[in-house]
Amino acid sequence: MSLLQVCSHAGHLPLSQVAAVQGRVVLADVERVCVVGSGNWGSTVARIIGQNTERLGDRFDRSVKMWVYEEIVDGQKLTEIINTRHENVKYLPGVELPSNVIAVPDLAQAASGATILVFALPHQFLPKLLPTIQQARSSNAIAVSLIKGMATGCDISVLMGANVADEVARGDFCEATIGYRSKGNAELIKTLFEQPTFQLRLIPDPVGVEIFGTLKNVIALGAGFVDGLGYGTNTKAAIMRIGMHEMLRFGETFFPEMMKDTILESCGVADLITTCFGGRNRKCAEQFARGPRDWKQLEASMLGGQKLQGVSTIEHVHKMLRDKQVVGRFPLLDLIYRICMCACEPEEIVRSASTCYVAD
Ligand SMILES: NC(=O)C1=CN([C@@H]2O[C@H](COP(=O)(O)OP(=O)(O)OC[C@H]3O[C@@H](n4cnc5c(N)ncnc54)[C@H](O)[C@@H]3O)[C@@H](O)[C@H]2O)C=CC1
Ligand SMILES: O=C(CO)COP(=O)(O)O
Repeated sequence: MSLLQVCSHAGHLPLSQVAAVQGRVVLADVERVCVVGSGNWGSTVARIIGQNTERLGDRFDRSVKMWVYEEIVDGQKLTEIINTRHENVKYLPGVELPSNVIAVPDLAQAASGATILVFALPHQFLPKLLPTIQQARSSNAIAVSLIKGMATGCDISVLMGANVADEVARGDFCEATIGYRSKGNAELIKTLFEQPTFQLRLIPDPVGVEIFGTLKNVIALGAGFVDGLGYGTNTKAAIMRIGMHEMLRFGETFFPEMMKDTILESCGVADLITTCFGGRNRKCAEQFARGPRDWKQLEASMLGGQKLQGVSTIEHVHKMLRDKQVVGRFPLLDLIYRICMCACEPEEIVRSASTCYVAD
């Protein structure tokens, strides 16, 4: 589902209204950060931001609020565990969080006074949170979305890239892309996130960054299917190439303002590669191809509370294709959709290859 769709589900509250990114021309005296989300990626970026606000001194309030969807883990509230042990034992176990990252269970309290909102949670949970954030946010807040869902018309910066969270959390070198409309705001966001091992490039194409960041989750399902069927890397590379082609075509078809070259950035080809080899979508799709064919069960049994994004995304994407009557131009996306919905066998992804994938 796209962020635009999410926003309209939330009662026509686009993120641009929640956080008036373009409106901000004067920097706040002191930036106060709230990370909305505390899963695998949310906790990882809170860690990076906490380290950076500590280092950057006067420009940023050193404490970083992280909104946590409260749950009980081993008989104790997750927020209490995070605030005392400085570890998110459920979603990022074994990684120390800086003590200036404060877990807050109340969303209004977490967002209150924040001048920078960092959205890092599975997209399905966003709609019901937006009205609360709208009320609590600082009037001059800016926002950056790390949610791998598409946005159109949502006037916020986006940050996506080849960033499997566990690898980022252990400090492996990687890159990410910030897609922006306001360069000043993007530079502020870059300052907040950048580290020697986490390098960011700014691209004036938020739509392209988000489309590629989102669609690669779908192509990774295809990669998982061929893994589950026992094919090798040649077959997977073919699926990835065709997938990249359809990602570009999707952008051209629905968002003509998108810049094609964005696919060469970390949010494009690099994220496609890492997700097709190391991501959760690939992992669950591999098992799906072998059976049982039940996404909810696979998510629950394989991801320890983390969420799968690709399946709900392809449902939404396929509806867009149907509505525009262009399904025939996206044979791979169509096949992945039908396999996900159990309307055809995973084997079809390779069986159809000689006739189906047109390379025009
Ligand atoms: N994990 C990764 O390697 C990366 C993830 N992303 C993207 O970042 C976004 C967030 O992903 P993760 O942090 O990995 O999340 P996750 O998959 O770890 O999701 C679990 C999160 O959802 C929360 N949650 C569960 N039920 C909820 C409810 N009813 N209401 C609100 N929240 C609830 C949990 O508390 C937890 O924080 C996604 O769009 C994902 O595609 C982007 C880059 C890397
Ligand atoms: O987005 C990711 C890496 O950049 C992680 O992808 P998965 O959600 O498939 O794990």
